[in-house]
Amino acid sequence: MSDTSGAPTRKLAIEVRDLHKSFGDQHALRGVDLVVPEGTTCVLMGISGSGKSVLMKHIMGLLRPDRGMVLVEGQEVAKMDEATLDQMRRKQGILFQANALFDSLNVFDNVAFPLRERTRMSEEEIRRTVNETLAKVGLSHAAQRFPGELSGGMQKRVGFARATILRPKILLYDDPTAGLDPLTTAAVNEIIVTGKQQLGATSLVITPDVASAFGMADSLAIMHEGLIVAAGPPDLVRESQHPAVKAFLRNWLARRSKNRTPQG
Ligand SMILES: Nc1ncnc2c1ncn2[C@@H]1O[C@H](COP(=O)(O)OP(=O)(O)OP(=O)(O)O)[C@@H](O)[C@H]1O
Repeated sequence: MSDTSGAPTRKLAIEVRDLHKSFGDQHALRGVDLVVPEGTTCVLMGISGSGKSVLMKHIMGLLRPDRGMVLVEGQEVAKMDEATLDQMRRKQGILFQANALFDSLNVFDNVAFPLRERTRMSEEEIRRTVNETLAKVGLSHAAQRFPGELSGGMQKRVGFARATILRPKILLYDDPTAGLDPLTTAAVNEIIVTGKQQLGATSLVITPDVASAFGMADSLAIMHEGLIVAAGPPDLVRESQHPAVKAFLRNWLARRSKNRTPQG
């Protein structure tokens, strides 16, 4: 079987076949095909409204396809009963734009939350696991602080620690660097790469940041009007002659050079 990373022998963590989804007369997905081999990072890009979030919501089992199918670790999501869906979601670490941290809980308790909710670990084991995880994301010193007292980048790292504490096999990121400054963006990108290295997880990342995408992706998929119009290793996608891909990359280059032009 072929895939977008050029790794034909790996098992597929995510497989999307001919996926269609409409909302009224809005045809959001028009036959999406995508495969993400285990342990690889796939970055989804495309202009606003092209269908990236709708695709990801199918992978999370939050939306049901009108046609086609989504398989996660070989199992068809739409055919899962509630218990199996719940099990699948436990294997997914999800990091969205908003960190969704609990403001009334300190960093330690935020990160401990999934362990208390989903495992039977003793408080002693929880303490050890949370402390190890906080050390990995460089936040040991902030364990007793509250989300409101942290910078945006630190909040992201807490979100990442919480999303990964159950050691998910699949990490889903929807625009994790939205609104962050370049330094913090670099730190979050680093976290994503670390997630792959430390957890061996499969990652699917939606980001508008083309530079970040090229830095972290094993494969890129560009969406346009509900279809994936180019997919594969970054160097291959960069050379795509599809008009929408060329326009997308040209637009990014133009914005980048504008941002770099010295002012005054
Ligand atoms: N629940 C919904 N009801 C109606 N239309 C929806 C719904 N969710 C998404 N859509 C529509 O589906 C299309 C794809 O939306 P989607 O959120 O996937 O875009 P996107 O590529 O993630 O965009 P962005 O980069 O702006 O987040 C859009 O036209 C959107 O308006």
